[in-house]
Amino acid sequence: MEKGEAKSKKAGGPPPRLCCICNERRPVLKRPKTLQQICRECFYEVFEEEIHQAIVENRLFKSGERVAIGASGGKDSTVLAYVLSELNRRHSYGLDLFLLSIDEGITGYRDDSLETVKRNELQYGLPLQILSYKDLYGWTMDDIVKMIGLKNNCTFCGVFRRQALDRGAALLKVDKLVTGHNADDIAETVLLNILRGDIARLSRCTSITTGEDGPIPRCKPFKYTYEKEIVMYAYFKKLDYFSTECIYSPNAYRGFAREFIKDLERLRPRAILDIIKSGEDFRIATTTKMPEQGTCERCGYISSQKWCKACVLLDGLNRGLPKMGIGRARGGVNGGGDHKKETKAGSTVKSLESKQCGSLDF
Ligand SMILES: Nc1ncnc2c1ncn2[C@@H]1O[C@H](COP(=O)(O)OP(=O)(O)OP(=O)(O)O)[C@@H](O)[C@H]1O
Repeated sequence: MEKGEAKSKKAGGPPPRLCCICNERRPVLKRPKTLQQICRECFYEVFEEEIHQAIVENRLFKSGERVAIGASGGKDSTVLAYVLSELNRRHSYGLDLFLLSIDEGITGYRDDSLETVKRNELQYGLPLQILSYKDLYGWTMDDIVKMIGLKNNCTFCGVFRRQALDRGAALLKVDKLVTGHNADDIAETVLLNILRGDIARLSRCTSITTGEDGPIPRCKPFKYTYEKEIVMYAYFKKLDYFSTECIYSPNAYRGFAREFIKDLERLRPRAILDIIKSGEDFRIATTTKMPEQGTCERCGYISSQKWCKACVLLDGLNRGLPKMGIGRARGGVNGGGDHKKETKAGSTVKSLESKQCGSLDF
């Protein structure tokens, strides 16, 4: 007899409620997405099945593809590595999976989380590739923060990481890169893009696959997965992940949007999915000029400008002028002196590239 049963028999009360999915076992959690009381087994099943459906319905992969999992050692990418390996086996996706980690060079944070990824490599039997900012750019984030302080460091980190992941994916010769961005992250990015009037990013931030015209398509299998459920899944499955926040990430604006979404979720769990839906349904007016995609004249990476953002930031760092590439472009190679700048095609469009901190592009 289970503990709860004994208690209700003694008290003469009603029998304990059963899991509202299987109607057999006792519920152990209230599902954050639907508020259903369910048992652990049914939770695993709905959690994994929804991710499988997102993969199948959106045709994220083809059999035989090589797929890199952006692995930071945090909860999202750890759960992604675990679930994707499971689904790959269970549903015979036929994927060759790899872990790809970028070492930003943040002492006391990334070095520790990389130890977690190294353990995941053995636990899940997935080959791991690590690339560092130091090797790719000659700078660690520790060096950059020493030079520029805490205010704009997330801009450097986000821009460099995006390119580093592409370079790692090319090294591994993968067909796709998947990241652990979840529904909360996407809803938050929709809000931030609206608040910043960044129409170009707003139009692509809800896509489950992006960058199909770039070097490597990126997919977000957790597009509809709630962060709270990822944490619960990792907890119940006792997955080995690293849970410390980045020591250089003040991210006040993003943090505010995050808190706002959490408040909305408390009042109405569907709010997260509805914000994503709203982001998807925004239509860009045909009169809005979009940047034209080309390649960076310096490194060959995709860019709508003469130089890609990473090269502009790196040039600033190397010349001792780290603020050069930050904020709405002013001066420098990409700069136009005011809020407009020259594109390759010669047309002037509002700057759509820069942001204060964090990555609004996935
Ligand atoms: N250093 C890194 N190396 C490889 N992939 C990364 C790295 N940092 C972030 N990513 C990828 O980008 C996703 C979103 O990163 P973000 O920094 O928003 O972290 P997060 O939401 O805390 O995710 P996680 O819990 O996986 O760290 C991660 O889930 C991961 O797939």
